[in-house]
Amino acid sequence: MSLLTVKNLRVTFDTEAGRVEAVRGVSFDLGRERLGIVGESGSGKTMTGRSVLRLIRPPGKIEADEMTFDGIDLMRASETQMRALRGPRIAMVMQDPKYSLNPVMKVGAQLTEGLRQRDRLSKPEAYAKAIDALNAVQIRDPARVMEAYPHELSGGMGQRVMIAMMLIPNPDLLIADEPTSALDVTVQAEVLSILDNLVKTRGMGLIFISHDLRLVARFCDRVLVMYKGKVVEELAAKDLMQAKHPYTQGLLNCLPRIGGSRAPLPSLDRDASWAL
Ligand SMILES: Nc1ncnc2c1ncn2[C@@H]1O[C@H](COP(=O)(O)OP(=O)(O)OP(=O)(O)O)[C@@H](O)[C@H]1O
Repeated sequence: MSLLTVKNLRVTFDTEAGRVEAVRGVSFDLGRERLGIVGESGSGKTMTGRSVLRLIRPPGKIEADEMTFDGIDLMRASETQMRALRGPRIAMVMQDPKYSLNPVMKVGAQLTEGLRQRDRLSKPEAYAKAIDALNAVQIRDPARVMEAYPHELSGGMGQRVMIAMMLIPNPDLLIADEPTSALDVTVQAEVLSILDNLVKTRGMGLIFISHDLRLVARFCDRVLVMYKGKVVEELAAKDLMQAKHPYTQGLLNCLPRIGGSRAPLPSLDRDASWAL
């Protein structure tokens, strides 16, 4: 059974300069698998991810023929129901831990807060669970990290703490929006393999939003390629590097090559018909 069904999702912004159609009829189904969303900047990837959580600020407006998560109609759910889903059942990891971690609260206090309040665990129980979560994201010295403030952590460490925090309530779906682009390549690979492992061992669904076609080809099962608010191609991640659609080929041609020439990256060819 599919975990998430999205049919004909549209996100529009009515601005003084006119109507912006950020997402124009996106449909997909997600099981307990890893779905990548790729596309240029502004193609609507982030808006698609945020729509699932109904986290689009006004004047943005979400419409869909259907948006169902585990049998729950997300379009009709009340704000109270949505709040109960966000975090415990559908978690979102953002690019920069700065926006998810509280700068004036020690990591340990942030990790245990929900466990104490929502799950009503005792202090030692919550502490033990938080330590387990830090271990799960391969933080070697969890007791020390619990005592740290977010600014005392490196970028990679901050990302891991954020992922640990998102995973404590055991969500069914994780939406990761460019989760590693602020990190260097080695740390990126480490963070991704942690995510990958968690998806496999916990049977979560993952929506992985990224500019990086190589990463998506490696870490996902299926890929949606977006252009100007539409899905122009949906394919198995293993076929991404040999994609036939000219837009996807254009994105592939823009990938910097290791040891390649320093010639400027080619600009993308665009065909008006892809956006129709
Ligand atoms: N508040 C807003 N008012 C008007 N248009 C907006 C607003 N927020 C986003 N948009 C438009 O929505 C479109 C899609 O944006 P989105 O952030 O989803 O793209 P993206 O593919 O995630 O890009 P990036 O890779 O740069 O994050 C953009 O064209 C943007 O201009």
